[in-house]
Parts: sequence; structure tokens; C-alpha cells
Amino acid sequence: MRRIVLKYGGSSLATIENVWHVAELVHDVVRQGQTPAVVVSARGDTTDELVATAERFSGAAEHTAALARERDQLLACGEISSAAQLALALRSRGVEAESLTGAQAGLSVSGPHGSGVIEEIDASRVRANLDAGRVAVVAGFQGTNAHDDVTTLGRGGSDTTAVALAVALDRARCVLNTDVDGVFSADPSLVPDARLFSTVSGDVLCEMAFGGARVVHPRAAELAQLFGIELWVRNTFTDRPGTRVLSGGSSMIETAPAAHAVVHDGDVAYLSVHPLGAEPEPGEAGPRELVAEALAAAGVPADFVGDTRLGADVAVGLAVSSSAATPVAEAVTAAFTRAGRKVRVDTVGSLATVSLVGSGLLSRPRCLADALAALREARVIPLACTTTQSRCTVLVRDEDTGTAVRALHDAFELDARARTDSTLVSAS
Ligand SMILES: Nc1ncnc2c1ncn2[C@@H]1O[C@H](COP(=O)(O)OP(=O)(O)O)[C@@H](O)[C@H]1O
Ligand SMILES: N[C@@H](CC(=O)OP(=O)(O)O)C(=O)O
Repeated sequence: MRRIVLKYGGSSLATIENVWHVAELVHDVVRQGQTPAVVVSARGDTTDELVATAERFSGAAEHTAALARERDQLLACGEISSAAQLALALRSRGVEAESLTGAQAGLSVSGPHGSGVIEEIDASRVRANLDAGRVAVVAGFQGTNAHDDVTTLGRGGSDTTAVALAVALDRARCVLNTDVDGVFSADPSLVPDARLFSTVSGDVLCEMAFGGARVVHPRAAELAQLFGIELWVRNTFTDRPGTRVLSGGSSMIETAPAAHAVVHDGDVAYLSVHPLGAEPEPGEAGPRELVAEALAAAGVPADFVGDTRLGADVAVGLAVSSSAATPVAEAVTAAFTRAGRKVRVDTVGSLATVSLVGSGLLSRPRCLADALAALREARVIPLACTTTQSRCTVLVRDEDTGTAVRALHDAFELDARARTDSTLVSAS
């Protein structure tokens, strides 16, 4: 029988009553004859509290490797505690269960502390538990690196643990249980009449996740797509079936509607990188390469990486998540210094990105024109914008986020329109 991985996010485990409720749900699955692997996040706001605790000792702007190591040791405790609590609740109900840290569950991770990536999973201990009819409760969001040090996977990373574990358990079915009914055409907390998708294609979900739709972590969406994992997103607190993520894209070539969803990321900073001093000689690294190198070294994805004019020595602008602003600014300065060049990096915070997710957006220039007109009518000033075939992203002031999301959702009729393309995204 195909195995099943159930993931419960922090919102599903916020109170002790919630932990008992999740134990009851897992017990139901066991009663139906399946022994699940269960991946848990830290309860409620625990990770935010642990981040704040770490900052009380080290300060938000300090980024030495040693501090990053200790911070990861601390943050990982949230998930470890959660796993132990759920295992205790299961055992009290008479369900055999063992909680496992990321290391005990065999997750090997590489990359910097705070943004590790899963190299491989030795799932033998998880398997041994499942084979013995014992629920394996795995602490999400963490693994150990080549030095046996705990490394976390980045905020929201428990989704990635769950999908990676599903891959390691011979492509188990993976169910992400959260506090909303599934994947919607926009964040339902901002757009109350957003449409619930009964199915969504994996490539649309990847774009939504990368654009900030918190409901699934971007790397989890990518992994599920890459390995063909059967992925579901559903509500811990209702019996509704949720959203099924379909691997592959649309079978409709030119008739599929262009826009599917509007997503936002409310935690963005814009960095302007100004090279100082002499222009680079031919054969020397210019500012674009040095910025790209710095982003790669910091392991940070960025939007709007671009400059204002043609030439070898231009100011480069880029948008990153607020928490990455200081490390990226430091990495840029270090890359310029190594190249024997001087630089000034200016940071503007309190920004957000709002993205229309769809298909053929670049080849249908009307989409960008309509999006910008909708923002103008809503009196939102776009600070920058960039378009690919699958995502049209606008940088706005943080306080304009809700207005911008609702304006685009309305303009592209994402709530009302009856869709016939059930292979792409379909209304339930
Ligand atoms: N397009 C979307 N569809 C569904 N939920 C979304 C979307 N965009 C943002 N969200 C938000 O994602 C939240 C769930 O993610 P998160 O808080 O990380 O849950 P968990 O604690 O289960 O990991 C929802 O409460 C919802 O507000
Ligand atoms: N607890 C971590 C990891 C995580 O995945 O959480 P959640 O599943 O609640 O989004 C965080 O808050 O980032």
C-alpha cells in the first residue's frame, strides 16, 4: 500500500486542544488501516518567539557563522517540542508513536544556516517505525549538515520536509493540513470572495508559492512537481476535501485564460547597489555579475534584478525578503571588495510585491496594461514591475498590498468567472 505523509502547520497546532485534535485525526487514519508519517511545524507563533529571543542576545543585524549556528539550534527546538507533544498525545490515546528530530529522521542538509536545502533522506528509521505500525512524528524545518550541526530550511520549510519525506518513502501521498480550505485565487484573509481551487496545476502552484502565497512553501511545490508527488492542501479543522495539486501543466494551449491567481509577499526590501570609483575594464567583473555572485553566495532569490541604463557600470536594483536585506547587502559589499571595487548599498524597507500568476502573460501584453490600469484606478502607485510568461509582479508600498491584491483580483475576474478548463485550475 502506498504510504502517506501528513503535515500539520503551526496554525493547526496552536493550542493544546489543537494538538489533541490533530492526534484524533491521526488516530482516525490509523483506525482506517494506514500508519502515517506525520511532519509537524512549531506550534502557533513559537518560531517568531524563538527568532525574537535569539535577537535579544545577538541583534537582528549580526550575521556571523557562529551566531547563525546557535540561532538554528534554538529555532529547531520549536518543531522538536511540537513533535514530542503530538507523540505524547498519540500515546495517551493508545496509538503507538515515536517523535524524531530532523537528524533522527535522517535528513541531511547542505547550505547556510537558516536556508539549508535537503541533500538526501535516509528514511530507514521512519520506515522501521511505520513497518512496526508506529506513527513516526517528524520535526519539520530542519536537518543536519556535514558537521552534524542542525540547519534549518528557511521560514515555512516544514512543507518541504513533508514533500521530501514523501519522495524518500517511495513517492508517498502527501497532505499539507493548514488553517484554510486549500489553495485559493488569492489569500482569503485579504480577499474574502477568493475562489477555492479543487485542483491546481503544479506549475501554477510553484509560481504562486514563489510569489508569496504562504499556503505552500515554494521548494515544496517545486519538489512535488519534480518528483510527481500526489499533493493535497486541506483544512485541519473541516472535513472538506481541499485542493489537489496536479503534476504537469495545462492541456489547453491557446484558449486557457491568462490569469489564475493574485499572490503577494508583504515582507520585501529594495536594495540599490551603486558602484563607486573607476569603471570595470573589459575582462573584469561588472556590477551585475558581482550582485549575482553575492545573491548566489547568500542563497537568496531576488526579483527585479535590473538596472536603469545600458552600460558596464550601472546601479543595480533588486528586491529581496526583508530578513535577507542585511545579509545580501553584506554579501554585495564583500563581492565588490574582493574584486577590488568600492560600492554603496541603499536599502528601502516596508515594501511588498503583488503578482498576477497565469500563463502567456508576456506574450499577451494586454495583461500588464490592464494590471497597471487597475492599480491606477485603485490609486496604488507601482514602484517597479517585471513580467515573465507566468508571473507579472509589481512592487508596491506595504500599506497598499490589500488594495492592490483586490484590484487585480477584481480586474481579472478571478472570483466570478466560471472556468471550463478543469485540467488547469477548476472551481469547486
Ligand atoms: N492563495 C492562497 N490560498 C490559500 N491560502 C493562502 C494563499 N495566500 C496566502 N495564504 C495564507 O496562507 C495561510 C496558511 O499558511 P501558513 O500560515 O504558513 O500555515 P501553516 O501554519 O499551516 O503552515 C492561510 O491562512 C492564508 O492566509
Ligand atoms: N516553524 C517554521 C517552519 C514552518 O514550516 O512553519 P509553518 O508550517 O507553520 O508555516 C516557521 O514558522 O517558519
